[in-house]
Amino acid sequence: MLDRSAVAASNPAAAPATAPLAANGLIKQYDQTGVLKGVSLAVEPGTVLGLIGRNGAGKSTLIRAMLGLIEPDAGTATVWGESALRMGDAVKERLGYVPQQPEAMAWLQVGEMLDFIGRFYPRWNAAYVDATLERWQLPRNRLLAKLSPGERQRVAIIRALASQPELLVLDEPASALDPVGRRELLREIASRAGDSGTTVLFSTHIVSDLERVASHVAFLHEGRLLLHSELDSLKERNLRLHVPEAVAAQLREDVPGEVSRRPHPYGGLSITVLRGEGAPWPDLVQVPGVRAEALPLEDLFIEVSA
Ligand SMILES: Nc1ncnc2c1ncn2[C@@H]1O[C@H](COP(=O)(O)OP(=O)(O)OP(=O)(O)O)[C@@H](O)[C@H]1O
Repeated sequence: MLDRSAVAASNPAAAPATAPLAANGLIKQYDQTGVLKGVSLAVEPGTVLGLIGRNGAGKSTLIRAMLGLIEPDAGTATVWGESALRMGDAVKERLGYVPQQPEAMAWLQVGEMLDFIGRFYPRWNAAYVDATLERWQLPRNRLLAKLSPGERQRVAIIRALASQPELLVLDEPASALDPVGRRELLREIASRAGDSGTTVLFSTHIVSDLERVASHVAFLHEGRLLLHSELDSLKERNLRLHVPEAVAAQLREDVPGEVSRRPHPYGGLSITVLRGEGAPWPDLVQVPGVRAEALPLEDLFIEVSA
């Protein structure tokens, strides 16, 4: 029932080849199971793209393929136009990445690791490191092996941000953080994007985190990208229509932009519509007796993947 034309219309225009990050037709299988089934996605400069999807949707695999950390079976990924699989040092210096499970250099102390990594980055901000370690109460002399998962994630975030990257990629950055840490991180992402124009891609399965900070959203479901849109536009372009039985009986075809259709418990139908960018609402919206309501994003994702 998903109206592919409406969804395609919701995708932002194709990015130039020099987009900070772009995937084109990525396919990846593990054990003969398709994990990425032809994903194309461009992250535009200065945007904060929230990649959302359920557990196992393929978010980490997509991020890793886009950064050249795994080789896709087909398709290409580029970072500022350069093949992700053959990224040079000059491109790597402009990129910050926080993996879902940061691998620490367990035998080093927090401060030693950060000082060591800092030598590879010309724009390393040592003052930011010191201030953030103090604010997050992470002693420089703690062994990385002794950190809790949340503390390890914080150190990985400091490491990525201290290099003052132009492109910041975070894979479920908040998964091990407490609510205060989560909020702080989201604020930091928003301010980096706002003040320095940093381009950000972050994955999450928490819709409220996405709404707090993302300018754009991409919804990945079972290895396919079902939506890619500006967040505000997506909120304005969807409606759930409650259609009384008498009107439903007259409906012969799909409604333009129809995404899903469910029988109403008390008769009639509930139809979710996502109109294309600039497209009008379907005529059904005006029919007497039809009631329309905007959907919370979480519900829209459920309907789109139904
Ligand atoms: N190296 C691997 N070998 C085999 N299967 C893998 C491998 N990496 C990922 N998968 C499988 O691919 C699917 C997608 O995994 P992925 O980690 O990309 O999902 P995700 O959306 O990031 O999930 P989550 O939100 O739980 O982190 C899962 O079914 C996973 O088991």
